[in-house]
Amino acid sequence: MILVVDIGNTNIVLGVYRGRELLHHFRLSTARQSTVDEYGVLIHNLFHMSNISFKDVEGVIISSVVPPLVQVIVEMCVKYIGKDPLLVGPGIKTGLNLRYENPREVGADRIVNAVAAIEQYKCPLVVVDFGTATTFDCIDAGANYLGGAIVPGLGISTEALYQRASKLPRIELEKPKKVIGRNTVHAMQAGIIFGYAGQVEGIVRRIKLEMNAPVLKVIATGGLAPLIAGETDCIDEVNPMLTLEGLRIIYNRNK
Ligand SMILES: Nc1ncnc2c1ncn2[C@@H]1O[C@H](COP(=O)(O)OP(=O)(O)OP(=O)(O)O)[C@@H](O)[C@H]1O
Ligand SMILES: CC(C)(CO)[C@@H](O)C(=O)NCCC(=O)O
Ligand SMILES: [K+]
Repeated sequence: MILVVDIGNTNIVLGVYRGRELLHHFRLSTARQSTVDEYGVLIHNLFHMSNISFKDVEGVIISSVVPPLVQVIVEMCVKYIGKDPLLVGPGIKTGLNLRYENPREVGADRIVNAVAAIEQYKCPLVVVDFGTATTFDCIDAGANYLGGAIVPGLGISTEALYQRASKLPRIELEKPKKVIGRNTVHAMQAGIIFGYAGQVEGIVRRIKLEMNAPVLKVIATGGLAPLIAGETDCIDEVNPMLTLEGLRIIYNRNK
C-alpha cells in the first residue's frame, strides 16, 4: 500500500492505494497549529477505523501548497509510519514540461492535477480545481503545461460577502431555483453560483481562443466541482479523485 497526501489551504486529503486501486480516502481540515503528534493520532485513528495499519504502508508521497505544514507532516510520516516521504517539488520526476516563467512557483497541486489529467485524457486539455482558490491549468496538444488562471474560490468569495457587508449573512452554497432572488439568501446564492459558472465559461472561452484549440477537454475536480459543472456545459467531466491519482502516478515514476 502507498499513502498519498495532498496538503491544501482548507483540507488535507489522504488516499491509500493498493496498486491502482484507491482503497480509502480521508479529509482533514488544514490546522496550521496542529503538531506532529496530533496529526499522528488523527491519521492513526482513521487507519484503525478502516482496518488498515501503518505497517502495511510501503511509501508516502506528499504535495503541499502550505509550506509551514510540510515539515510537520514529513515528521509525522517518519515518526509514526517509519517512512521518509517523497515531496512533490524540485528534484522529483513528474514527466511534466513546465512552461511557467519560474517552474518553482507553480503550486504542487496544479502540477499533480496536470500529470493525472495527461495520463487519463487526450490533450489539449484544461483542469479546473475548485478548492480554496479555483485554478485553471492549461495543457497543450504536446502535453506541455502552459500555465493558467487563479481566481478566488467559491468558499472565499461567499465568505467575503458575509465578512464585508453587515447585512449579508453566511449562506449555504446551494443552487437557488431562480436567478432573480427575492430574498437576501437567494440573491446571494444566485450571484455566487450562476456568477461563478459564468466566470468559468468566460475563462475557458478565452483559453480556447488563446491556445487556438476550439476542441479542448475540460476536466473539473475539487469538492465544489459537481455544483458548478451542473450549471455550465463548458465542463466535460468531473473527476473528484484527480489529485490523488496524480500523486499515485508521480510516486510510481520515482520509486
Ligand atoms: N457547502 C459549502 N458551503 C460553503 N463553503 C463550502 C462548502 N463546501 C466547501 N466549501 C468551501 O469551498 C472551498 C473549497 O472546498 P473544497 O473542499 O472543494 O476544496 P479543498 O480541497 O478544501 O481545497 P484545498 O485543496 O485548497 O484545501 C473551501 O474554502 C470550503 O470551505
Ligand atoms: C493557487 C493555489 C493556492 C491552489 O491551491 C496553489 O496552487 C498555490 O499556492 N499555487 C502557487 C502559485 C501558482 O500556482 O502560481
Ligand atoms: K485541492
